[in-house]
Amino acid sequence: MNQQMVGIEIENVHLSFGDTEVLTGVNLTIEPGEFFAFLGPSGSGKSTLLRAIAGFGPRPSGAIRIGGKDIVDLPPWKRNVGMVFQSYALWPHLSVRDNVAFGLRERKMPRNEIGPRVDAALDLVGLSHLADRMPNQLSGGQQQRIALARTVVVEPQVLLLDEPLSNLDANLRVQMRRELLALQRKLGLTTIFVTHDQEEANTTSDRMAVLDGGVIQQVGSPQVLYDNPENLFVANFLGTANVLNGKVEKSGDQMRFLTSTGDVLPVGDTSVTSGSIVLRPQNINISATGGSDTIKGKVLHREFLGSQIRYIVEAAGSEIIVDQSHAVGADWQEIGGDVALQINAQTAVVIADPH
Ligand SMILES: Nc1ncnc2c1ncn2[C@@H]1O[C@H](COP(=O)(O)OP(=O)(O)OP(=O)(O)O)[C@@H](O)[C@H]1O
Repeated sequence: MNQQMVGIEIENVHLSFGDTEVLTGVNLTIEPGEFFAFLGPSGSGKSTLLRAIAGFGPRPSGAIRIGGKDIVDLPPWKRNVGMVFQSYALWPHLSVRDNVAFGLRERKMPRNEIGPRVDAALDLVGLSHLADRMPNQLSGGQQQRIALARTVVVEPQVLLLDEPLSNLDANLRVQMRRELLALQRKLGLTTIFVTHDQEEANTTSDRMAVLDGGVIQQVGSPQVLYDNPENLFVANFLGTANVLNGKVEKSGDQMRFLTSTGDVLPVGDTSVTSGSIVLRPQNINISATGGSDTIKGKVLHREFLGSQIRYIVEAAGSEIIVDQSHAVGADWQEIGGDVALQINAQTAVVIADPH
């Protein structure tokens, strides 16, 4: 496939089911060829936004442009998008080959062109040898690959994936997400992937949007969102976060965070004066002896997780989670022991109180 790659622009999109507004002013630009994830908890509006792009569900207000063209008033089949559903939605009475050919026949493609196109799509997902099977003779992973082949065979400009891997077991999900990404790269298809699974979004997407309550909370690469969350929802949704309240003070040319319990933590340059400090467990160092820029605590629990040891430490009026990487011969802190926690100022994120 060598179509021109297209971008997607979503501008001030509102969408309601009856009196309930589910999307409340979504603005988003997805670059041509990007693998983009919508990540958020159940009910956050991910599927509703994806379906609005596909042309399913109530008509949204605002604009949705694909390749610069507003498609809000076009029916789904004229939008040049292909969608893969969680349920695969294969036709049970049609063979694999006929399932993949279905969309081409609907488009009245000449018979002699359909065969080679179907063969190429099956080849792309590595399932040419199963062309004559029926869907119920396939494993879940194979059905999902056929659903993909059936979608890309019509050469859409945009691929929309609604939790496509969630019916697969854990090992297969990991394998399939790699295959999905490889296929997307090969075809250069602008792709949106809806998932509530953070790891799935992190491992596949170039960038992602974290949604909550029908509102995009933050957009960026997985790493930027994890390291620099802009609000507490994103901080807490993307992995474990220790959150302490307090205010920022300047001491000489150093910034410091004074917690409400009077503990002092170093922070990098920030314009925030009062709010929360977010500390990721692996960015805190634990030791038996104090030193500069440390706070004192007591070990409440210790869990051996294999590659890491997780401590729950009572400190700064809170229970702070600390992860230390584990190597053979590494020192362990004892449960009940007094410890010092050290924070690298550059890894601490300060978030202003919401207005
Ligand atoms: N057809 C509908 N009629 C009424 N309300 C709906 C309909 N579809 C979705 N909603 C509501 O819209 C909100 C967003 O739902 P949506 O399915 O987009 O969330 P989601 O983030 O995709 O969640 P999930 O991961 O559970 O699929 C929810 O509060 C849901 O109850």
